[in-house]
Amino acid sequence: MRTRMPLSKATAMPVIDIPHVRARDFADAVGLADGLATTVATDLRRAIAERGVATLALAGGNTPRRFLQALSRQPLDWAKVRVLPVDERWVPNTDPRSNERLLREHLLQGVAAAAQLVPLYRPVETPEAALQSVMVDVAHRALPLDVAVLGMGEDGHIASLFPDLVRRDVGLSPAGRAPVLAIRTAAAPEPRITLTLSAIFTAPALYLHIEGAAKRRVLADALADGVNPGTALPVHAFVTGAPTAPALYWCP
Ligand SMILES: O=C1O[C@H](COP(=O)(O)O)[C@@H](O)[C@H](O)[C@H]1O
Repeated sequence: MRTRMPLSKATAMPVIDIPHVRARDFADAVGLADGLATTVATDLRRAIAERGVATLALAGGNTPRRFLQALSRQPLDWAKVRVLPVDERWVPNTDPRSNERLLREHLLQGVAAAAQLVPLYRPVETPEAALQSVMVDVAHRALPLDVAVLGMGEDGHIASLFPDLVRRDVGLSPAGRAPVLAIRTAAAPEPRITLTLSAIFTAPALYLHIEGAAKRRVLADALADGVNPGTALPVHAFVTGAPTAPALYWCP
C-alpha cells in the first residue's frame, strides 16, 4: 500500500493513499469542517437555483458536530432546504443518541433554523411499525436528494448499513427498490432505520466525511484490489456503486 508524507507535523503517521477516491485531506478537524461546509453550501445554493428547493441527507454519530455547526453559519436560503438524517437510532428524539437531536442542536440553529426537518423517527415501539409511514414521507418530501454526507464507523458501516446486514440486496444495491430499511444489528444497542444506497445515490453530490488514521485504513482496506463485492464492507458498496464518485473529506 502506498503512503505519503503527513499533511502537518502534528500527524505522526504517514497518510495512506486510497486509489480511485477523490480525496480532500485537511490538516485538522476545524479546517475539514469549514471546507466541507463551504462545499456543501455551494451544492445547496446550486440546487435551490435549479429546482427551487434543496434536500440534504446527513450522517449522525460523533464526527459531524463541528461540520454541522460550520454549515449552520453558511449564508443561504435555509427556508428552501430540507434536511434529514441518513439513518436514525430507534430512541426518542430527546435521547443523546438521537441523530435527529444532533441535527436540531448543531445544524438547525441561527439562520439555519429556517430549514425543514424530515425526521426518520416516530414515537412507536419499533422501526418496522413505522416503516411504511417513514417510507412515504421520505419518498414525498426528501427524494431525490441533492446532497448526501455520510460518515463511516470503524467497522466499515455507513448510515445504519452494517457489515452484518441481512438484506444486502435491498440496502446496498444501487438498484434496490426500497428507500428505507429497518435494521437490527449486533453492532448497535438499539434497532435502527436507514436510507438505503439506492435512495442515497439519488444525490448528485456525495461525500464521505471521516477523521483519523484508523478509519482511513479501514477505508483503504475495504477498497483494496481483490475484495469480493458480495462480502465487502458496506463502505465498499457506497464508494464503488455510486453513479457519481463520492468525495472523501478527511483529516488525521
Ligand atoms: O451510528 C452511526 O455511526 C456512523 C459513524 O459515526 P461516528 O460516531 O464514528 O462518526 C454514522 O455515520 C451514522 O450516521 C451513525 O448513525
